[in-house]
Amino acid sequence: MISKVPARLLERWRENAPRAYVTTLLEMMSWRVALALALMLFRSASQAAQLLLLIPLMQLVGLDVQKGPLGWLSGAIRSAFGMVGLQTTPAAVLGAFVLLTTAVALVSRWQSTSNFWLQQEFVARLRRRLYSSIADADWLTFSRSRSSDFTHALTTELDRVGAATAYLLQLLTGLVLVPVYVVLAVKISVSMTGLVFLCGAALLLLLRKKTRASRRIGEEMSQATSDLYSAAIEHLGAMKTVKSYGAEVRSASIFSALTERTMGTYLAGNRNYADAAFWFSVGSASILSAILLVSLELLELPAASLLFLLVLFNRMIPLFGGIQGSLQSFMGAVPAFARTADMRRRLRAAAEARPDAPAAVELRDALKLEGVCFGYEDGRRTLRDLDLTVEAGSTAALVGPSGAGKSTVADLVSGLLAPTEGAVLVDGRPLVGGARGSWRDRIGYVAQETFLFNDTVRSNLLWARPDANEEELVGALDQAAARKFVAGLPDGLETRLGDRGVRLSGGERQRLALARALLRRPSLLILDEATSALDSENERRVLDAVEGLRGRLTILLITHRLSAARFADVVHVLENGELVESGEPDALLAGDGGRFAAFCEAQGIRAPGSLDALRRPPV
Ligand SMILES: Nc1ncnc2c1ncn2[C@@H]1O[C@H](COP(=O)(O)OP(=O)(O)OP(=O)(O)O)[C@@H](O)[C@H]1O
Repeated sequence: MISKVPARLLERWRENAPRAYVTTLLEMMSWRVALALALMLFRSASQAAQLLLLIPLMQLVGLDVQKGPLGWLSGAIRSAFGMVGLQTTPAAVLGAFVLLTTAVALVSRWQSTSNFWLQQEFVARLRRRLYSSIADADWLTFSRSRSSDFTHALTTELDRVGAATAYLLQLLTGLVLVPVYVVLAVKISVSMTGLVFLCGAALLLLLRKKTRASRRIGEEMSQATSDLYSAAIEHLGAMKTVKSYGAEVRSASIFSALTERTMGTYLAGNRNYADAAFWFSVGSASILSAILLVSLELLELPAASLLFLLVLFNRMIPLFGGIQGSLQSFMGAVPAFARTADMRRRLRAAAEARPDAPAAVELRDALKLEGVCFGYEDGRRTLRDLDLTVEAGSTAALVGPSGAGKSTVADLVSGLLAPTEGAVLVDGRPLVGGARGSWRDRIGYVAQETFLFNDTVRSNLLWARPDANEEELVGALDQAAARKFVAGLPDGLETRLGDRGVRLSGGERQRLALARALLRRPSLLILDEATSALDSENERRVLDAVEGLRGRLTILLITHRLSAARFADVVHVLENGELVESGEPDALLAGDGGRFAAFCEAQGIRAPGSLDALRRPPV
C-alpha cells in the first residue's frame, strides 16, 4: 500500500504532459537550461538597473525625486555611483545608461543563440531517441503501426516540441522579470501594486478557459496533421493506380477535405490566441486606468513617483500579456510532446533484445521449426503446429496458395517474428532473445518489392556490407547475373538509380537485390516471391542466377509459382497455415492425389519428370 501511493503519484506526474515535458527537458539538457536561467537572471537585473537610471534622469530634467517613496531609491542610486567615484551628473548617468543597454543587448544576443541551440539540440536528441526506439521495436509492433505516424512524429510533431521549448523559455524570461518589477513597484506603492496584481491574477484566471482550449486545439492539430501525413504518403504512393482508375479528382477531394480540417484546427488555434490577447489588452488597460484614477484621487503620490510607477506598469502589462501568450502557445504545442513520448513508450515496451555477438548463430547442420504456432492477432492462428526442417546447404521451396502463411514462415525463419508456441532452431539453438538479432545478420533476404535507394549502384550494394572490397562487389554481381547489365549502365557502378531504382527494369532491380543479399555472405538466402512480379524472361534470368548458387549456401524459396520451385531439393506445401506435404519434387509429383501434384497440375505440369523441362540445362 505504502509503495503504491508514491507509484501512483509518479504515474500522475508522468501523465501530466507539461510536467513530463519539463522533466525530460531538465533530464536531457540540464546545464543548458541552467545557463538559460542564469542569462535570464542577469538580463532581468540589468533591465532593472536600466529602469532605475530613470530616477536620476528625472531629477536632471527638474522633477523632485527626493519627496515621497522615490527618495530612498534615489539615495541608493547616488550611493551606488559614489562607490565607483562618480556623481549623478548627466554624462555619468547617460554613460551608465549606454553601458547597461550594451550589456542587456549582449546578453540578449547570447541568450538568443544559446536558447536556439538548446531548442535545436533538445529536438535533435528526441529525434535520435525516437528513431532508435522505432528501429529497435520488434517487427510485429512496427508492421502493425502506420508508418506515416512515425514520419509525422519524427518531423512535424518534434518541430512543434521545439516550438514548445521556445515558448517555455519566453515564459520563463517573463516570469524571471516579474519579481524585479514587483519589488520596485512595491517600494513605491504597496496598495497600488497589490491592486494591479489582484486584477491581473483575476484576468489570468478568467482567461484560463482559453489556455485549456489551447491544449485541446493542440491535440486536434496533432491528429489532423497526422491524418494529413498519412493521406499524403498513401495518395502519392498510389498515384499510378489513381491515374489508371482516372480517380484524380476523387483523390484530390479526399485530400482537400483533410487539408481543410488541418487548416480549421490551425485557424481555431489562432483565433483562440487572438481572442485571449484581445481580452487581455482591453482588460489590463481598463484595470490600469481605474487604478490610476483611484490613486490620483485618493493616494496623492508625488508626480515623480506616479510617473515612475506609470513607466513600471507600462512595462509590466505587456510582460503579463507575453506570459499569458507564451503559456497559451506552450500548452498548444505540448500535446505534440505527449504524443511522441507515448509513441516512444509503446515502442520501448516492444523493444527487441540486443543482438548477441556477431556470428553467434551459424547454420552448419539444419534449421528447424518445431511445433510452431503463430497468430498476428489474439485468437486467430495464421500457422498451426508447423514442423519443418531445412538441411544446411540444401535448397528448400515453400509453396502454397496465397494467404497460406508462406511469408509468415519466412519472417519466423529470419527471426523477425517470434512463434507464439513452439520454437525455431538453428543448429539446435532456439532463436530467442539476442540470438534473433544475431541470426538476422547471417541472412540474405530478397523480397518481391525490392527497395533501392536513390544513390549509386555501388552505394546500394555497400549498404548491405560497407567493408566489402571491389573484388567482392564484382563477385556478388557475377553470382547474381548482374555484372553485365551493370557494366552497360552509363557510369557502371557509379550510376545513380533514381527514386527507388526507377532507372532499372524489374528484373534488373531483383538481380541487384540478389547481389546485395549475396554480398553479406549469408548462411541462409531467403527469396520471398522474389520473381513473382517479373515476366517469364526476367524471371528465368533471376532463377538461373539462383540455381547457380545451389549447394553453395542454404536457400529457402518462397513461391506460389512452380517455375521457382523447379530446382528445389525438397518442397514443402503449406495450406491454411498447415504443412500438408513435404518431399523431393519429382517424388511428390509421382504420387497420385498429392497436394504438390495438384499444385503442378494447376500450372500445367502433369507427368513425373516433366519438371525437367523447366530446369536449366547443365553447363
Ligand atoms: N501484419 C499482419 N497483420 C495481420 N495479419 C497478417 C499480417 N500479415 C499477414 N497476415 C495474415 O496472415 C495470413 C498469411 O499471410 P502471408 O503473407 O504469410 O501469406 P502468404 O502465403 O505469404 O501469401 P501470399 O502468397 O499472398 O504472399 C493472411 O491471412 C494474412 O492476412
